[in-house]
Amino acid sequence: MVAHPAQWVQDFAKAGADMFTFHLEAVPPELSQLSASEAHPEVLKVCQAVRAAGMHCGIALKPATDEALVSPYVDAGLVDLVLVLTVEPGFGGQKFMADKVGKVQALRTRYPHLTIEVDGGVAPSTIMAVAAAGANAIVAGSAIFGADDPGKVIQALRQAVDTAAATP
Ligand SMILES: O=C(CO)[C@H](O)[C@H](O)COP(=O)(O)O
Repeated sequence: MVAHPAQWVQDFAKAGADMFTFHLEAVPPELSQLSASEAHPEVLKVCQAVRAAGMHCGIALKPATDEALVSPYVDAGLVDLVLVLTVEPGFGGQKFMADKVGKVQALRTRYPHLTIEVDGGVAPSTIMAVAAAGANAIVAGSAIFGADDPGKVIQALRQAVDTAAATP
């Protein structure tokens, strides 16, 4: 996570990034100033700057942040991806927070075509819950880099997501 994401948009675009995902909590307004029904101008500005720089726009949410707070920006068509953190951001190897899977489910129900990414503690033992809830992009660190056969783990994670997506 970086503070004040707006100041990095141009640098990332110039460096060739095609996706810029920022933490909602890192944009200057306090979380308490954000609403699920009305877009906050500072967050809007970041989304618009990302798009104007030619990148896809993602919004990441810490575990305690209400997923409904992304709605004004998703509904405005400014967001390509929502990233649901299932650990506190900062470092790998933490325990998966199973109680955050409901946030994924709520987003998928409201947004059938949105890319919903999950990051934190995702492994073969936790992927089924994540995939069944509707996540279609996965970040996995220690489960892959700590595996004897990383390719096999990646394959298992992919397969769980593909199977869940194909299940009505
Ligand atoms: O730093 C992170 C989140 O801020 C890592 O991306 C995340 O925790 C993935 O690592 P792991 O799969 O080991 O949980």
